[in-house]
Amino acid sequence: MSAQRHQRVLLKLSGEALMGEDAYGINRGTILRMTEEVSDVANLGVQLAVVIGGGNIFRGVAPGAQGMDRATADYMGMMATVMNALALQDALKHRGVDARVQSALNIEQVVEPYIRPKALRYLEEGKVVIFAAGTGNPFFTTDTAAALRGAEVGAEIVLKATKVDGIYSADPNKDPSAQRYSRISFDEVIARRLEVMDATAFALCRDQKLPIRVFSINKAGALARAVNGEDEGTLVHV
Ligand SMILES: Nc1ncnc2c1ncn2[C@@H]1O[C@H](COP(=O)(O)OP(=O)(O)OP(=O)(O)O)[C@@H](O)[C@H]1O
Ligand SMILES: O=c1ccn([C@@H]2O[C@H](COP(=O)(O)O)[C@@H](O)[C@H]2O)c(=O)[nH]1
Repeated sequence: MSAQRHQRVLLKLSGEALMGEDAYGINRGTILRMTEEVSDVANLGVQLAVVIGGGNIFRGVAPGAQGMDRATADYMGMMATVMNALALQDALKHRGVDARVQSALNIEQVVEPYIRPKALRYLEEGKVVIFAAGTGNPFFTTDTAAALRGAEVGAEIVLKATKVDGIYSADPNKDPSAQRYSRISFDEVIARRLEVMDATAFALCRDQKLPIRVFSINKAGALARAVNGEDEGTLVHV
């Protein structure tokens, strides 16, 4: 059976991967390379909604956040994703791709608020929509925001572009003997507690019958192959 290109996808971009080889922050070479891949896919006419993480900035300030109230630290983490979203929008603009940022937290002088019908209209107009500030709630992650926004905009799949090239039987950064799955069901990934995404995100996608593909952000052409429905990384299915 030949692979079929997805028409509308939710792309979760790793915040932590944005720092490249740096200790924290946004590495210019890395964001330019990421943007090239994203714009190639947008130029194919695929409707692209993006959720970006905040690990590259937030983990940099995390030592100072030690002992801090959890919800306060989480709001700081969400603000970090707004910075990444603005950087991504700017980098896309330089490649001629029209992108809009919508934030789950209200900071209207900086970005427009999340309004679902408006986001849907942007997607139909061929604009990339970048969802910032996660779900807008502490105690969640941007993976859960990706599942939530993916379901809300009717994406066909959540594409998680991260630092590993798929889901393994154990964390491959800790266990070199871990084996990569090409496909795995939601029930199995949850039962085996495979932690590449949090359980809330997996459960939401499972309930909404929204498949997830996990692949490496650092592998050239992997995003295009994932968008084309090819066998890239790991597919999590119902
Ligand atoms: N079974 C597993 N298979 C693959 N990766 C795993 C597994 N268990 C844990 N991991 C870890 O999950 C990490 C990816 O998730 P993580 O939430 O850290 O990144 P991200 O979501 O891409 O970044 P950010 O939170 O900054 O957006 C990998 O780098 C890997 O070390
Ligand atoms: O809905 C959300 C999303 C994120 N956060 C906080 O932001 C940081 C960064 O997000 P990552 O998913 O780790 O990239 C996260 O650690 C949380 O502290 C949140 O509270 N709610």
